This record gives sequence, C-alpha cells and structure tokens, in this order.
Amino acid sequence: MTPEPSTADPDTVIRLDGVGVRRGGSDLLADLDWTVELDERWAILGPNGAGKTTLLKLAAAEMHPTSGTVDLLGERLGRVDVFELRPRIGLASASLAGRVPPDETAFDVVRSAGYGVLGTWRERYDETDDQRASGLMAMMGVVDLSGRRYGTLSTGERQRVLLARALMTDPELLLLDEPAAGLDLGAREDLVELISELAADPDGPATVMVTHHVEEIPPNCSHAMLMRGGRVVAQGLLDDVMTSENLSATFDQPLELTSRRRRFTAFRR
Ligand SMILES: Nc1ncnc2c1ncn2[C@@H]1O[C@H](COP(=O)(O)OP(=O)(O)OP(=O)(O)O)[C@@H](O)[C@H]1O
Repeated sequence: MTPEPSTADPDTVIRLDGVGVRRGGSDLLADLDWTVELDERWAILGPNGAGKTTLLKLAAAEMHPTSGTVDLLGERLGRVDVFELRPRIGLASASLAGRVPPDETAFDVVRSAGYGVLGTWRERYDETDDQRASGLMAMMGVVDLSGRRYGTLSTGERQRVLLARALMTDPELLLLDEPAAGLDLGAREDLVELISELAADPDGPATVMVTHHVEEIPPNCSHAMLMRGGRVVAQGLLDDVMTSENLSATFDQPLELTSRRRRFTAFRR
C-alpha cells in the first residue's frame, strides 16, 4: 500500500492538539494546543511540577499523549517509528546528562549522537562524523576538552558538550531542558549568549528551551509559553507573553517583570 502523502505544513515542527497526559489519576498536562514553526525559538517557563519536562518529552518523541494528537516534523506520534524520528530532534536535558557514562571522552559523547547512543558505540566512525563533532565542540568552546572523561568535566563544560551533542545530527528541532541549571553567573551568561547566537541563525533548528529563570531567556527568543499545573497560562510572541501580570499568575505571587536589551529580571512586589 502506498503511504498517504502528508498534507502537513512542512514548516510546522511541533503541533499539539487537545493534548492531555494522565498518570496515577492526575493530569500532568491538560487541554494543550501548541504549534511551533521552523523559524520560532521558544522559552517555556513555569513553577516546579508545571509539566514543562512532560511537554518536552512529548516533543522529543519520548512519551505518547493520553489524549489528543502530537505531530512532530510532519509525523504523528503513534503512527511513526520513533527511532526514525529521534535523530531529527536534538535533546539536551538533565536526565540525559545523568545517563552519560562518566568514563566516556567528551568527544565520544558528542560523536555518538548520530547513532542515538551515549558514548562509544562503533569501532569506526566516518571522517565526516569526526569533523562535525570537532567543529561543534570548537563552536561551543570545548574542543580542548575532547580527550577528557565526561565525569571529570565541570557542570558548565558538560552543558556545552551536551549542546554540541544535541546539534550533532543537524536536527530540525532542538530541545533544551534547563541548559543553564547549576551554572555560575559567568558560565550562565556564556551559555545564554551561545544559545542566542544559535537562535539567531535563520538556518538553525526550531528551538524550545525550558527554564526556571527569566534571566536565562536568550535575547533572540521569539516566543514564550507560561505553564502552571499542566495548563497554559499564556503563550505566543515573547513580548506579548512576558508581562508582570502573566508571570504573577504563573507563579501565583505578585511579581514585577522588567526587561533591558531583551533580557528579563523579575522581583516580588
Ligand atoms: N509517572 C508519574 N506519575 C504521577 N505523577 C507524575 C509522573 N511523572 C510526573 N509526575 C508529576 O507530574 C507533574 C509535572 O512534572 P514535570 O516533570 O513535567 O514538571 P516540571 O514543570 O518539569 O517540573 P520541575 O520544574 O520541577 O522540573 C509533577 O507534579 C510530577 O510530580
């Protein structure tokens, strides 16, 4: 049987329609509609337990919804082989960071991404794999750490190595779950700048970044979603969504949001 031609918009990278995720009698996500286009760069914010990581797992094809539909890169979850889909999606997350074998070299952590494994897998990689891994590590400023064991790297160095790994397959969609968690001020600023540069590349992947802190939103982000209790408080263009009112509703306290040169800060009123 010939497969039906896809009628999906080729520029739509993520499409969630009426999505719910239910576990143990509670709604982790409910009634979620969300569309991400290829040229969009999203920041997702919300308090602990809001459902941010669950949302990212759906977007990474690591989880199926309980209700509604999830379309990723023109393919519907449940009808597509997720192992074919995943190499098209770059993911850097704390859970991934914790699963990297500490003895692997930083270079192998990056290079093996193309094969969907962590650490060394094949005896021989193509020369193009080696070149791409080195190029990305140089771009992230960690090429000098290529031979170092992952377990000996600092948190900031690990985040950069994982970012290089996430880009190794030249993904159409890049998902970052709290990339700046645990970084000192300087390392955070370096990473925010790096992600902002990636976001500014018109040929770069659609990007979705989960963060706890408004200070970590890269200046080149175009869109934002604020979540609370598995539901959307506000979503859309960054400037429309990032208001004191929306942020206060999201964190259930009176907050004042200010911005300067497209960087945000928030205080309790
Ligand atoms: N398998 C499960 N069964 C029951 N509840 C779950 C399950 N997995 C996650 N949850 C709950 O779902 C909610 C959303 O979790 P999720 O990890 O998506 O939140 P989050 O916004 O990423 O939180 P954080 O900011 O703390 O990382 C949390 O309250 C969590 O305890």
